[in-house]
Amino acid sequence: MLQINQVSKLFNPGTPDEKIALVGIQLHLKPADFVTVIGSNGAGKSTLMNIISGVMRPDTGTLHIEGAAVGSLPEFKRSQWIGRVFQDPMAGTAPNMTIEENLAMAFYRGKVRGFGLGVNAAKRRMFKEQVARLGIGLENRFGAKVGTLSGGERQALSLLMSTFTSPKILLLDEHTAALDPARAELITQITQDIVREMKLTTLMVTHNMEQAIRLGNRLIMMDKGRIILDIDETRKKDLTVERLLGEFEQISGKKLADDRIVLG
Ligand SMILES: Nc1ncnc2c1ncn2[C@@H]1O[C@H](COP(=O)(O)OP(=O)(O)OP(=O)(O)O)[C@@H](O)[C@H]1O
Repeated sequence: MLQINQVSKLFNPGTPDEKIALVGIQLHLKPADFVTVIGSNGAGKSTLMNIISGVMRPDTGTLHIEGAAVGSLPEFKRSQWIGRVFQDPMAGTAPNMTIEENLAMAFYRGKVRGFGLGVNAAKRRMFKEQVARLGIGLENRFGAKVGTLSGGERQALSLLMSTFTSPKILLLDEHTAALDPARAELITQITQDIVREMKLTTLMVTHNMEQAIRLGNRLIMMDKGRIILDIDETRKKDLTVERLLGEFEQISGKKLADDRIVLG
């Protein structure tokens, strides 16, 4: 489904500010793989997400989605294949537009439109059914401006919107990190349901070790621009936070340094 071959990225090459972000990344995801990504500060997690979504170009290496080379396509051309939810609840939605308008915008993304973001009765019913599945009552607030929603409600909506185009890849970029524990758990639950129901191929960056272990069928750990651990479904079942930290220390020769780490 997603094939990343020998992707490297260096920032500010040849200057005192030179930063190695990614080194020869090899990552192949099968359809419906749900991979959690953890790593120390500056390990290259965000850069990897940015390169997959097309925000950044790699210096070397190739990217294929379902066999098609997408590495040279700009972000807007990849957007119908890639759904992304960011850490910042403000990032994925338009605050001055209503819930319905936001949904219409997401629904028509990448599609040829006739006359604007028209929503007929059938579309409205479909949108409401989708929003009702989130289980947080947003279907009763369709006319409300999104800027009036809580952070958790906005993340739930962003998540739903990111899947409207039936993306081939879903990128979750610490999407629960800015929420309080109860809302983070709700969004985690909704994420699991959506990913399972839509069989989405998913990459989720998280600083929450327990979450990284509990969710998905595969876990990768990054350090200094490399994937240093790749744990499959069978090994993941027996994984604990202590064991994972131990493995990290053994491979990297240091303790995991992450300002925002949550052990669970
Ligand atoms: N636009 C940029 N310009 C220069 N250096 C950058 C840029 N973006 C990232 N870097 C550097 O590249 C390296 C990888 O950064 P990246 O943000 O991908 O790490 P990360 O794993 O997401 O880190 P964190 O968990 O701390 O957010 C770091 O050393 C970072 O300082």
